[in-house]
Parts: sequence; C-alpha cells; structure tokens
Amino acid sequence: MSTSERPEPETDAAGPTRVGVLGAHGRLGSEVCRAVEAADDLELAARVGSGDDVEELVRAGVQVVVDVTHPDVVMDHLRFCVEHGIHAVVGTTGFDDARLAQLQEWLDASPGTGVLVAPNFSVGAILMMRFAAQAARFFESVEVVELHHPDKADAPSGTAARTARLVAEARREAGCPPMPDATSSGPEGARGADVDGVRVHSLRVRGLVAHQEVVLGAPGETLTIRHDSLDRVSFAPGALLGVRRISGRPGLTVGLEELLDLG
Ligand SMILES: NC(=O)C1=CN([C@@H]2O[C@H](COP(=O)(O)OP(=O)(O)OC[C@H]3O[C@@H](n4cnc5c(N)ncnc54)[C@H](O)[C@@H]3O)[C@@H](O)[C@H]2O)C=CC1
Ligand SMILES: O=C(O)C1=N[C@H](C(=O)O)C[C@H](O)C1
Repeated sequence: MSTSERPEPETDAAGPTRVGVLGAHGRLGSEVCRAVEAADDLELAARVGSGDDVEELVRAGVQVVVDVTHPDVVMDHLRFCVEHGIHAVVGTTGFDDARLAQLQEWLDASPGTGVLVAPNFSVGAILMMRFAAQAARFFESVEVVELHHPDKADAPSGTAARTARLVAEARREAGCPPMPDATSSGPEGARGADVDGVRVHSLRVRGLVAHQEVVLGAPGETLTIRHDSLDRVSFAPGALLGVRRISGRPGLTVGLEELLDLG
C-alpha cells in the first residue's frame, strides 16, 4: 500500500470531539474543563455557567456535554441535550428511579443519543461500591457513612445512595434477613437515613472533599471499606472516559462501572 492509499487515522479525519461543560465555573466543572483542555482528542467548545443560555451548546456545535451543575436544573439540561441529539455525561447527583425513567423516555424518542449518569467518576469510589456489594451478603449489618465538604447541596450523597441500593440488592438476591437494630427511641435522624433498608449517615465538615466508609459487621468482626477523594482531580479521568465512550453507547447508562472492565 502506498502512502497516498493509507487511510487517515480516525481522530485526524473526524477532528477532536467538541465538548461543552454545564456548570463550568463550579468546583467539579472547572476541574473537568482543565482536563478537557489538556486532552488532544477533545476540544472545550463551550463553558456554560448559571444564567448562560444553553442554546450556546448548539451554536458551538457541541457533540458531548458534561453536566456538573445542581439537582434542581439537571433534568432541564438533559431534556434539551437529548432533544438536540447531544450526548451527555452527567456527574450531577440527585437521581432517583423516577428521574431515570423520565430520561429513558426522552432517550427512546431520540435514538442514537447516549446519556451516562455517573454519581461518582472516581475509579476508587467505583471499586468501593463494588467491594461493598460483594461483601454485603457475608455480614449481618451494613451501614454507610459519607463525609463531604459543607457546601454540598444534597444529602445523602449520590454515591452513598447508590452504594446503599447496590448493597440492598445484593442482600435481597442472597436472601439475607433484615439487619438487627433494637433502637426504639431517640431523636429523629439519630440512625441516619433509610435508603432501601440500609442506614446512611451524612457528615458535612469544612476541610473535607468527598469520603465514604461502608462498615460491615458480623459476630466478633467488622470490615470497613473506605474511599477518599482528597482532590477533585480524582474525578477527571472517569469524566473523560465517559466523554470518549458515550457516543458509542446510545440510550441510558447508569454508573461509570459499565465502562470499566470489572469482570
Ligand atoms: N460524579 C462525580 O464524580 C461528582 C459529582 N459531583 C456532583 O456534581 C454537582 C456539582 O458539584 P460541585 O461542582 O461541587 O458544585 P458547585 O456548586 O461548585 O458547581 C455547580 C456549578 O453549576 C452552576 N450552575 C447552577 N445552575 C446552572 C445552570 N442552570 N446552568 C449552568 N450552570 C449552572 C453553579 O453556578 C456552579 O458554578 C453536584 O451534584 C455534586 O454532587 C461532585 C463531585 C464529583
Ligand atoms: O458534591 C460532591 O462533592 C460529590 N458528589 C458526588 C456524590 O454526591 O456522590 C460524588 C462525590 O462524592 C463528590
């Protein structure tokens, strides 16, 4: 084959993927913007902040959006993106089954568009959730303690809520009995929130970033699985993985683990 017959590498022919960041000036958004700017195969085509017009995404020819805004606004953004055939990687938390069902409905009407909803982009956190779900059936008790900075809008964290659901699902599948708890009095909230039958405790403390412990107990032993995001740089590789893969995954994907080869 002569040089002139060789096909151009795909990235050169297609050019870099045009990325728009919603929530670009926030704590996570600015980290995502930095990571996109540093990647040769991606171009930061739009930084959208509060009060900016989302139509900017269309004007800028954005192909993939990263939404890292607020639970109150994320659904409006996603409806707009899906209607315009823009793929989305969603780091914003606050998703429940009703929201996911709504999103699925919009996606059904826009074949070819992909949305990834990932409550945590850090690989360590994904593994923590996986290990907790694996361990859950071997212990009588499982509780989740999440610890975050006090500027966080939602509690429990999206990661903690997902961990609790994964633990609950694993225990149901294994036929585990309800967890022991003799508490019969005390102020409301003392035992944390009940997420799918699993207790979740939320701490908001200045100086922290994002941390979680899953504490499992059986007679005579405990196992604690802990993850710490010490810096928001921990979220960047997972967010970029989502950006690079989502156009090849039409429909709804929940959890970054779907893009990792976890076996
Ligand atoms: N999936 C993950 O790995 C992670 C998810 N998060 C989640 O990401 C979200 C954002 O977290 P932070 O960056 O800490 O919050 P933040 O408050 O620092 O940033 C949010 C940004 O969104 C902007 N914003 C609000 N409404 C907007 C709108 N309509 N259009 C465009 N921008 C808008 C705000 O002005 C702010 O700059 C939260 O839901 C948080 O739980 C945070 C860290 C990691
Ligand atoms: O708001 C944050 O900071 C974080 N939010 C996500 C969550 O709610 O799980 C991910 C991580 O914990 C940081």
